[in-house]
Amino acid sequence: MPELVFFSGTMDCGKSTLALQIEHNRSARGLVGMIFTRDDRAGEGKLSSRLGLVTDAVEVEDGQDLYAYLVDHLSQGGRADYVIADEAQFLAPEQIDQLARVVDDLSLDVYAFGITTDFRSKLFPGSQRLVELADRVEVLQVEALCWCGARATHNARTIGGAMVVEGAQVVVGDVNQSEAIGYEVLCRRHHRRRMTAATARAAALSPDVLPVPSA
Ligand SMILES: Nc1ncnc2c1ncn2[C@@H]1O[C@H](COP(=O)(O)OP(=O)(O)O)[C@@H](O)[C@H]1O
Ligand SMILES: Cc1cn([C@H]2C[C@H](O)[C@@H](COP(=O)(O)O)O2)c(=O)[nH]c1=O
Repeated sequence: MPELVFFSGTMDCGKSTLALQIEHNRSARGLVGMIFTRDDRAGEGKLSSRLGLVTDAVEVEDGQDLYAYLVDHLSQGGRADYVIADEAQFLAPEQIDQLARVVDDLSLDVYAFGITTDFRSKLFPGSQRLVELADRVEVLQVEALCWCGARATHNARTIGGAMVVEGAQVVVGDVNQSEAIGYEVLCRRHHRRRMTAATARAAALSPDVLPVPSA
């Protein structure tokens, strides 16, 4: 039975790498994928992984009907044996419904990849719809780690290394950006305490916690 599968995890946990591996393994067997993405860091119409791999993809636009796009493609003699949708958190809920229809009415597997929650630990609307509709939600096995060593479960947005909680839900960016707006993955405890690697380092060096020399 074809499935809608949501591969979910924090930023930087290997989602795009897995998407590219699925694509590689299927295309090595002669299958043809329809690859959708939206707002990948590598630019328009790209699906990229931090391991350096990149492939061309269809850039999803606001209001685009993904089911109609596939029907058009197939009816014009195009081929699609399965569908990959990366950065699926950026898709509108209606577009997730369209992907579910691709599974049910066109009998294609759809593999969606995305982060579940934003920097305020609130669900992205597209990810919420995926959780509601997916046949399976798969959490990636290679966990990203918080600076404390615990499994990272949350995404923090940072400016100059400090966590911020105000701002637009969507700001395309990357981890390890110490100066500009960036992101850092944290465990829940440190996300709740807004404690990033930089602020934890600063706190450890603060006079309050330095050992007091004995008189
Ligand atoms: N230099 C490196 N050597 C080995 N693995 C790396 C390197 N850089 C990144 N990675 C791996 O790539 C993962 C990020 O992959 P990516 O597909 O870009 O993540 P996502 O799409 O989930 O944000 C990291 O968690 C790490 O496992
Ligand atoms: C937490 C959070 C992230 N984003 C953006 C930042 C990146 O461009 C993508 C996630 O990409 P990745 O391949 O999973 O690293 O999402 C955002 O716009 N808003 C957020 O709150």
